[in-house]
Amino acid sequence: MFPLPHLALKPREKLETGFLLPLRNIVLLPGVTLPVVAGRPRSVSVAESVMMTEQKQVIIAAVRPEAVQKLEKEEKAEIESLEELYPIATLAVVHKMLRLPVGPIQLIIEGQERVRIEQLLQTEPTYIVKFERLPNLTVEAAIAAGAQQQSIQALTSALKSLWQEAASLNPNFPEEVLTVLLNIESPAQLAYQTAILLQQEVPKMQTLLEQNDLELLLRQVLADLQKEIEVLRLRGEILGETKKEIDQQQKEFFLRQQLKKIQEELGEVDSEKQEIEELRSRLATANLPEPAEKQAKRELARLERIGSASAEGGVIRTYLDWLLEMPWNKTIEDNLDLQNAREVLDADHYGLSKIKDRIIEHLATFKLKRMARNEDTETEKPERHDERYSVGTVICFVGPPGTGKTSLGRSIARALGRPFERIGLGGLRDEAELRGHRRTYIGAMPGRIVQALHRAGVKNPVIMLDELDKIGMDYRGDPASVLLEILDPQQNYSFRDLYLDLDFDLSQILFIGTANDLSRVPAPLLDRLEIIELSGYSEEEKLAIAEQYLLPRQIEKAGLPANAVQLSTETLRQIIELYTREAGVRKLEQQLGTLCRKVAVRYASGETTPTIVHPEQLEELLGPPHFWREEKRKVSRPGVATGLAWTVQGGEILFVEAVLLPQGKDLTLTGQLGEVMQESAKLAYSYIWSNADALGIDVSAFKSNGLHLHVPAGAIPKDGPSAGVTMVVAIASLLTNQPVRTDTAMTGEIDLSGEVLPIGGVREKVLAARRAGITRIILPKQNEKDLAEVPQDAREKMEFILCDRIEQVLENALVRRQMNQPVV
Ligand SMILES: Nc1ncnc2c1ncn2[C@@H]1O[C@H](COP(=O)(O)OP(=O)(O)OP(=O)(O)O)[C@@H](O)[C@H]1O
Repeated sequence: MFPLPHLALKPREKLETGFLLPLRNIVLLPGVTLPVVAGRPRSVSVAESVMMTEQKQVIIAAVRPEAVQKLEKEEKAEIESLEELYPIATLAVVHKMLRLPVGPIQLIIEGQERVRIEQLLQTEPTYIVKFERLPNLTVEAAIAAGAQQQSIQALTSALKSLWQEAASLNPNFPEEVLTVLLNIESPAQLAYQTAILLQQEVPKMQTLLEQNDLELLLRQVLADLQKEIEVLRLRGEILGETKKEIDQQQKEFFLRQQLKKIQEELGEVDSEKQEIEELRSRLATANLPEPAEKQAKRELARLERIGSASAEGGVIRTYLDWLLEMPWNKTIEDNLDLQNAREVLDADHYGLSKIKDRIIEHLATFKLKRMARNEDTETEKPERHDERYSVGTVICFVGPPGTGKTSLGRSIARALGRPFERIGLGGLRDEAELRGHRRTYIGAMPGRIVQALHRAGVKNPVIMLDELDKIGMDYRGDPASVLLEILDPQQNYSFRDLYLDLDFDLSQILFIGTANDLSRVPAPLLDRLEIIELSGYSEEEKLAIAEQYLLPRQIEKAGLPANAVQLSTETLRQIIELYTREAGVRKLEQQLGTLCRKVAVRYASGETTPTIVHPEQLEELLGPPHFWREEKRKVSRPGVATGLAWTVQGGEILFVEAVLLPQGKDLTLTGQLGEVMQESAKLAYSYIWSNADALGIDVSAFKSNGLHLHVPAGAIPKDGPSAGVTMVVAIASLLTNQPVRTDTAMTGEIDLSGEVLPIGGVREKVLAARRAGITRIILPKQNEKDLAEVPQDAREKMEFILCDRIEQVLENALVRRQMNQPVV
């Protein structure tokens, strides 16, 4: 038997000794009576010891939540130190102890006053602490400490009236509790009871217990109660609205039933019944595959039950429409005459002979596989998706905008006699766009593939997947993986759209892809594609396309007779040069469209003589030119050289500018150059420094000045090694004070020994130079073979200088003159 501590019997002394019962998840407030459970060995021991004392008093302290977590993690039952407890606790009296035959002891305890625990004297077998009593929160004490009596009164009565409001908002609130609350006289008691009824978390309750200022205590619980009332009010509103909705639905249902009865009595036709009948007869003749038919029947039965006037009925109706209108078994017979295909391609497109050849080859394979399948189906009925009959790859046109990718796809469809549908993939990030949304979503729709098939009305259209290089990916899924599934003959015969929720056979669709930039097409997709590259057109090709295709088409579109607009070759040339600067012919077509519409206005107002457009009239009809020949002017000072670049838009010319800085010794680079391009700049700089003598350059320029190399336009990122040659020329031009020839552009990679290495995109670069009015091009010798790709007119009108050493480049690029001779 352990010695009994002397409990709370010495009011003269400040510190007293008492038993401690630590509680998890409970804060006991003064004046509040609670049942608690003592199950752990030390708590049982405390309970038993307390019951042996006369006053039956015990200190109740809450265990800190972080200590509770730690104890649980470490699987410990008992606390061991004061740090694990909140030091402000409550002195309580045990009214009753209930000991059951099995299980823990139950105690009924009532909080009496607040105390501060000073020391944990003993932990085993019972907890014993030293504590100090804290002053009670009475009105008198509060007034003595400076509080206003009126404000305490006002807060107390506000609290009571809020309780009345809370009770009125909650029909389950017991009336006796409200009566008790309204009759509490002590403001502190009212506050503590409020806190208990609001059932707040331990830390929050503990702050209330620790509050020494009565007025603040009242304000805190008042705010909490107000919040609770707000929640009650909102809940009431929400419940009210939902109920109203349900009532409305029920009312509609009964009214509809009544209407049906009345109509039956009057012998009138029920419009809903009629609708169901109509759907049923459509279903009977739709010839759906078995799973689709089953699904349709199930949904029809549901519609009959629910009625189509309800919201749910509307959803089912739309779904049934989609199901019945899909071309499950409808195909169109192909025209596989290759001669006809060639004629159609020629009729729609100028030139592009190699590309047309590739298309015809693809169609030939397609035809042979089809014939093989047709023969075999007569004998062995192979699976639709049998490997032997799949064309395998999907053709994909890659090239700058406006070079005819989409229109070639359209021509293929026309040649085969199939409908053509285009699916733009630009900016697509959500898998659901392709695969559809489940019907459980509000406003759900099938994906774009199913929509395209629905529009086409047959299951074997030509579908163009436009801009394969612009698909994205994010948390909504990976559209590229859906595309893979769509294009894979092993999978696409049973493509599942989430809206239809049925398999659809996509294997008979002829897919064609397009992209501007091959490097951005996801790699797994690339494996499935047979790439056909289109490049930009030369000026002569553009002239021919405009004369033979674009202008007649635009004249017809504007509703004019065939000869209404006549353009001389010179006029067309000026439109190409001054109003468009592009690899393709999209803008050219737009400008011709604008011109035709202007003429259409004249025609419509009665001037019906054919309009011959001369170059001088262009400004009046199309506005001021969009481009000038400013490039030539710019390159006339030493330190500026014209380079050639390849971009997704086609070729472009770019300038490399070099200036000496008065101070520093380093190389400064600007113009958003990529890593490879920065390396080219460093190579150029090092090459010139190390060969300064041979090039006739004063080395002191390097020693005492910094060099700044800039490639406008600074906001456009640029990269690649092919500007190496241009950078050497720009630096050499600056340091020898010899300008670069204004009619010359160059491209080529360099190495430290001064070799000129080959580059890519020759055709596009040459065409870009030609568009910019350049007549001489310096190219790496190893690129000579690529000149065969350059259109003949450009080849004839331009001079090509092929170099394998940088000295040859400098020799041909710089305007040789004596030092100090004025710049030409
Ligand atoms: N060789 C050509 N002969 C006749 N018309 C052409 C030729 N090339 C392009 N066009 C016409 O130019 C216009 C633009 O072509 P299209 O829309 O096919 O470009 P695109 O390559 O698909 O461009 P984008 O990459 O922007 O989709 C069309 O009206 C097309 O008929």
